[in-house]
Amino acid sequence: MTARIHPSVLSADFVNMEAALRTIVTADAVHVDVMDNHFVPNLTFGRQMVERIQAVSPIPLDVHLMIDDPDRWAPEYAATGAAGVTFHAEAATDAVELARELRARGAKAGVSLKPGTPIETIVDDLAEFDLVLIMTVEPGFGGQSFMPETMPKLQALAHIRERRGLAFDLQVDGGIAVDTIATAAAAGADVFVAGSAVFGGEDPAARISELRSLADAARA
Ligand SMILES: O=C(CO)[C@@H](O)[C@H](O)COP(=O)(O)O
Ligand SMILES: [Fe+2]
Repeated sequence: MTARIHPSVLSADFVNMEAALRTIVTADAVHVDVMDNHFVPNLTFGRQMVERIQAVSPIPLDVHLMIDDPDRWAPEYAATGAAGVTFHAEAATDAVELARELRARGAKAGVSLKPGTPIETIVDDLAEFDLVLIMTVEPGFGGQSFMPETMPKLQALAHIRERRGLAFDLQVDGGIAVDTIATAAAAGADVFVAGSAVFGGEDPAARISELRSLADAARA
């Protein structure tokens, strides 16, 4: 399967969101970062905004929840019709139960690990998730530098996935750009979130295809 590119609207103009969405119609999904100023030291928006993005977006939504108590709140995001909802393992009380709840509501269930969180946190429960997000920066802000030291976690999960015959997607998020995407692709990632690399340039559509080609070449 070709590499999938999910532009993050964290780097888009929040007051011209609909126009921003029209520039990324060739992407595979739109990545929507929800931050609560508690789990991370930054605040974006909540369910109401996600519902509006869902209503006007021509492509599916990949919601990344950087919030406390996802056990309580994540199912509400699945109810917006988002294709996927990803919560942080560090914040969840019962990640397996929550993943089951998200799937029951028709969303793909994703679990995310901060750079310092070991894969052992989730390794026994991988069959419960549709996606594992390996954060390649500390969550909270766009425009940070890619952390290559997170690659061994990606390689280990790719290896386990193959050995166990599992089908979850491996997503990377943070500092993904033309000079870093090949490293993440070679380590086993299939889904690539890119905020500043896509919205910071002149031509988001051209950047999306460039990133996809670079990832495909590195995976081949
Ligand atoms: O979840 C996050 C940040 O916590 C991201 O999705 C960022 O939006 C990625 O931005 P870039 O590093 O690609 O600029
Ligand atoms: Fe994100």
